[in-house]
Amino acid sequence: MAVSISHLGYRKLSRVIFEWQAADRALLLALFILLEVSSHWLWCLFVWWRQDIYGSYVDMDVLYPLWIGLTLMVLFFSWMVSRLSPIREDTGSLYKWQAIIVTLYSLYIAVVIIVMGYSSLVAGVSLVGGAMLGMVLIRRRYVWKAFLGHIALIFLVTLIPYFGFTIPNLRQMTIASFPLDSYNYLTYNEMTVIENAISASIFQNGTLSWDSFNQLRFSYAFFWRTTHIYMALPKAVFIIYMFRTLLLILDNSKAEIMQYANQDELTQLKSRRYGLTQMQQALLAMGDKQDFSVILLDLDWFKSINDNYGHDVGDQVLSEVAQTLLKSLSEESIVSRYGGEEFLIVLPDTQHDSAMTIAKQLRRDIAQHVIKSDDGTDFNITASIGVYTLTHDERARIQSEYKTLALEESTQPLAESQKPRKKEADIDKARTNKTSTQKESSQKTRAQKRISHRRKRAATEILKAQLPSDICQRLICIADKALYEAKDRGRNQVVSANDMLAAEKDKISVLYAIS
Ligand SMILES: Nc1nc2c(ncn2[C@@H]2O[C@H](COP(=O)(O)OP(=O)(O)OP(=O)(O)O)[C@@H](O)[C@H]2O)c(=O)[nH]1
Repeated sequence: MAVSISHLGYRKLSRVIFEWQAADRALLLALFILLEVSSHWLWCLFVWWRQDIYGSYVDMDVLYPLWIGLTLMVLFFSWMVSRLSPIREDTGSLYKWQAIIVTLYSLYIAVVIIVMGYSSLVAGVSLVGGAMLGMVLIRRRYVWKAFLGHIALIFLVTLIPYFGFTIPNLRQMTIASFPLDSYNYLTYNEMTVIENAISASIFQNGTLSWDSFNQLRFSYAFFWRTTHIYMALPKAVFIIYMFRTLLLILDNSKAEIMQYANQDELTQLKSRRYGLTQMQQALLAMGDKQDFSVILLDLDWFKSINDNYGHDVGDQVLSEVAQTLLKSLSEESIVSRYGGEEFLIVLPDTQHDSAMTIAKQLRRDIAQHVIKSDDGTDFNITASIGVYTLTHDERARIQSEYKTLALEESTQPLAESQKPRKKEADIDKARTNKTSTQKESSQKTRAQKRISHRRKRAATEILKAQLPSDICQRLICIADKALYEAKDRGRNQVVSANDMLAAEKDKISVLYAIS
């Protein structure tokens, strides 16, 4: 496995997350840790090399054991990088190594944070950033436990000095010309307070000039701040970059999933589900004086095309018919593949005459379109079409009918719901045999409140409910009847459901009846 960290961009990271095996991801984490530990090792080397300058800010007695520990860590993680890839198949052993990586790294980071006199920058980046990165690359459960362990450790380290224990601290300021080593486990702020006090005293006694002491203090602070930045910032930038890329991946994945869900793969038209959702939205957005038309189109004798020319040619026909539809229709129309060789076209704000004209044009366009199959055969296909228009008057009628019925339904359970409560109250009464009028009146008030609350909720629901939830299916069902009529009449024609319904007027109330 070749890991190129410099190119760990969008594509690489998506491969790491979605395609790499768990062992490779653990290996990548081990590699990151190796890089971090190595950078700390180099820091020790640098301090040791320039100890003439930096030796007065660093406790060399603590540095050497730390350096040895770091060397062991570098060796261990180098070995681990070579150890992880071959155990791809062995999950048990992989989990074991993942747990070891997390534990070791957590302990290591804890030691670094402690011996450096607790740097909030290093601690914050290591804790939050390290946990985030770990969760992308290895078992989240282990990383979560390690994260909690770190938090417990922070509390422990904060409390330990108050119990009289001294924690070794790498940070030290030695003033050579003054017999005082300010050495303790202190935070920056505590240290600064003491330094100020010492400097004031020194200044007063004239042992060390104010300027020299201040210079020493500033160099000391500068050295340690630079160290913290060296240890924390590159890691922070890298982790944030990783997460920025990760979020990009998630955004793209979401867009891809939505596209799969909303688009029919073969025809590139809207999927049935998405077409219906858009139809519902268009219906609700319909103006008071607007009509709403639905066209259901089914290809004729499509099975025989599959049988005669093969399934691939059948697919080609579907795709070409879809293109013909898109070309012939305006952008406002909602065109979806409703079933195998069935297409649903929704025309918001379109009167019946216009919808019929559009449907007839579609029929002609499809019939005139020549399909050229790969084997050199040319043929034509026809379609049968059913058209239904929901006029604004009809819509208003359904709406008012629906509201009346919905209101009736919502008040019914309220009256029912009072009965068992009354019964319960009666039983209670008999049991306790207490006739406390105060108790009764408070029970009544509570029941009334409950009822009025329910009524309010029901009223809001009715206000929101403009049309029955299955209104789309009902409209399509009417158009479907016209489509079947077109098939019955010999195919390759357009039939108006409105004309059919006008012929048998009573049928409409049956179709709209709310079950
Ligand atoms: N190639 C292809 N065929 C499909 C697809 N979806 C459905 N079909 C086929 O479409 C055919 C539809 O056949 P039928 O329902 O009998 O309809 P028909 O042959 O068009 O007959 P009528 O509708 O009565 O004119 C079936 O053979 C399905 O296998 C598809 O995505 N690709």
